[in-house]
Amino acid sequence: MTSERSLGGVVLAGGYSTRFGESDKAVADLAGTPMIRRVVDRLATVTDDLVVNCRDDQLEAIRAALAGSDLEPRYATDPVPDRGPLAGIQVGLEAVDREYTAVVACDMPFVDPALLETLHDRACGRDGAVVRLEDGWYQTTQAVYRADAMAEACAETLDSEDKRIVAALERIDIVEVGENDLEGVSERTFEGIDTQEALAEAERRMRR
Ligand SMILES: Nc1nc2c(ncn2[C@@H]2O[C@H](COP(=O)(O)OP(=O)(O)OP(=O)(O)O)[C@@H](O)[C@H]2O)c(=O)[nH]1
Ligand SMILES: [Mg+2]
Repeated sequence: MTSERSLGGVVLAGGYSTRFGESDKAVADLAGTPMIRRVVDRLATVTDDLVVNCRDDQLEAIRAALAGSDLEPRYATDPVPDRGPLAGIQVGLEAVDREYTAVVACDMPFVDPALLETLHDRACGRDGAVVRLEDGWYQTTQAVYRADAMAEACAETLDSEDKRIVAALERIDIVEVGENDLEGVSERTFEGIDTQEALAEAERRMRR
């Protein structure tokens, strides 16, 4: 990997996992490995500067879950907790030291590194590459952004009336990637684990 092709990574973990129950899904065990560690180890294959965004009160458990992982991450904690994923994206992207950076949620343990490389290719010269599914939904938490442009768009969006992530995307020059462009990418890449039921189902499928 040459330096100009170097990709950063941000793992978003600052949410309260309310649908998951009492515990933090970031560090939940999936078939013997904490979910966030699965995400970090997959990101480590395509990135060389990695930032984990979380709250101060999560640091100890997340550090323990990531001890000895394939790429030692840096941590950027939220100055104000519970401001939503857009605030987490901003904090992470401000801390990362690469022009282009993959942003991935901690609850997407099957993220396909090949997708992130494709998005990196497509993002070059633009402000980012985001998959838009057939239902119109943007996969904003498994996307590649030009870090400074997206961080600024997040800040502006959080200061305005419409605080949705798509409002931030409208402020920058992104490439939309369709589902048809995802040949060779794992079908499970966008699977998110929001509930205990989803975790149990994922575990069942991994055992098969
Ligand atoms: N920094 C930060 N990250 C967040 C926040 N809310 C969600 N996230 C992250 O954004 C990603 C997607 O969010 P969700 O799947 O809704 O996670 P969540 O909010 O923890 O879970 P629920 O409470 O069940 O919605 C996850 O990686 C979360 O950690 C937040 O308020 N601040
Ligand atoms: Mg949420």
